[in-house]
Amino acid sequence: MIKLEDIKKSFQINREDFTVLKGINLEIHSGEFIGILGRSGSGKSTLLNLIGFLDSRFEGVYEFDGKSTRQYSDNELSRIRNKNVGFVFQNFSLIEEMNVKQNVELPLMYAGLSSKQADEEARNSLKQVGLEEFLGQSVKVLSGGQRQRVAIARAIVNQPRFVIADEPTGALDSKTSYEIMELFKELNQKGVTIILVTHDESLTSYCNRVMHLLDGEFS
Ligand SMILES: Nc1ncnc2c1ncn2[C@@H]1O[C@H](COP(=O)(O)OP(=O)(O)OP(=O)(O)O)[C@@H](O)[C@H]1O
Repeated sequence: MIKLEDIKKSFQINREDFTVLKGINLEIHSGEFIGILGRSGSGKSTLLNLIGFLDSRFEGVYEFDGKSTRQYSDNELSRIRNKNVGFVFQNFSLIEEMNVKQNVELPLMYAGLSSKQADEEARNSLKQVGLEEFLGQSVKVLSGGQRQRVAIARAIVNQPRFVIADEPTGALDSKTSYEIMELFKELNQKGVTIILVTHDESLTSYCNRVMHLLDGEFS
């Protein structure tokens, strides 16, 4: 599904090139639960932005389903992202002014679904994360674990090909972290490909494969 070949990415800092990714080769197959581990600053977020079609300025080749992403315009890449990728972040990134269902419906609105279809899909997605009772609840009153469940429901509502989870348990206590990881495990068993990024070694037991990123390279 995903094939990265000799990916390099640099940033200019004070007119000097600073290389963050130094030739990444990675293949991710449908159905995998892959872990990318690395210390702060090793390039994890930079790599995720690229895999999630958020950043197309890099050297090397990114093939998605056998086609180089270079052939797509920015608009096409946005559409591919909306259809194929779900994002889950450490800080949940929910919209505080919206209730639970509205947050989950957001990607469907971008995808152009009718409100009736969106309502149906959001309910289905919230059921999968065990929050069907919380539909009309303001997200402001939810616990960290519940917030992350809403974020996961939002990430899977489009039935994406893969979910990128960037330190999804970083802001949660150990019991809640366990529950969230069990939820990812369940989703993976239903066929959702998971790309987990973390610096927490203990989460690697959930992964079928673990890659270690060190200073922009897999070690
Ligand atoms: N837009 C940018 N401009 C300049 N430098 C950047 C930019 N984004 C990232 N960097 C640098 O690239 C390096 C890797 O950053 P990245 O965020 O990918 O690391 P990370 O492994 O995700 O770290 P963390 O775990 O702290 O999020 C860091 O040194 C960072 O300062």
